[in-house]
Amino acid sequence: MTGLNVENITHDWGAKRALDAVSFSVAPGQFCALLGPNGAGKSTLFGLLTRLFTPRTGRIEIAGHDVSREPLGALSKTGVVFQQPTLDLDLSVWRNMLYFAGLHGITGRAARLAASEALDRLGMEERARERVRDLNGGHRRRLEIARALMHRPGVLLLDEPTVGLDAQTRSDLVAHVHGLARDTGLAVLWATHLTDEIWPIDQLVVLHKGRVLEQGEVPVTGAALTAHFLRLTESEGA
Ligand SMILES: Nc1ncnc2c1ncn2[C@@H]1O[C@H](COP(=O)(O)OP(=O)(O)OP(=O)(O)O)[C@@H](O)[C@H]1O
Repeated sequence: MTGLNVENITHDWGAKRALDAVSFSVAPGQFCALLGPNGAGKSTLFGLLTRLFTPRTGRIEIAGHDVSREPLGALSKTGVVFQQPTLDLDLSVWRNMLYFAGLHGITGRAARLAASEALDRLGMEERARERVRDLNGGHRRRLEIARALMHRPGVLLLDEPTVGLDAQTRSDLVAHVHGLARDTGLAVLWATHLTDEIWPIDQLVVLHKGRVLEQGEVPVTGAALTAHFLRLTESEGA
């Protein structure tokens, strides 16, 4: 299938089971919130999705490519925004974009076009000449998302992308990425531990201690979702 398909993934760090038979799917155009407290296994899962390491068992498919058997095909369809920013602060927004395009083998006119389109999609085009060091946290994150879209992936992975942002900036970023899923058909996996980043139309995967406790449509929103999430994770032990 297209989008993201995770099937029965298990991963151990030494004696510690970080992921235990995790399965879920994200269809094109869908925003899926991967909700889990610290230590749930979200970053471990992102490492497996981006092939930083390989799972002990199971299968991951990205835009129809098996990540283990066709890693290049899978990675060419994956956009990633890691938890830690990886921008060059002393280069301009535009230079950061072109540098990254080069890493994907996109050069010359094609790179300029891809950079300009992606910046435009994130409302960042008028900042192209600014130095990244002069941008605020929200614009830096938007730049990272624009950069992750330049090679036109089918799946966008974001690992707690709002860490360190204030409430208004967080909510703007969440809205931007929902718009991307809706308007461009991207399958989005958004890892978070904050229930207010989840919209009623989203898909939800609740991860705790490496296991999926719940998945499907968002059952409730707002404070009720926070209470629901706490009940779920507390009944499984803190
Ligand atoms: N490189 C590693 N070596 C050993 N154990 C690890 C490693 N990375 C993660 N772990 C352990 O695996 C479990 C899952 O951690 P992970 O970082 O994937 O969770 P997380 O949901 O991303 O948490 P956080 O929100 O704190 O980043 C934790 O118990 C963690 O201590």
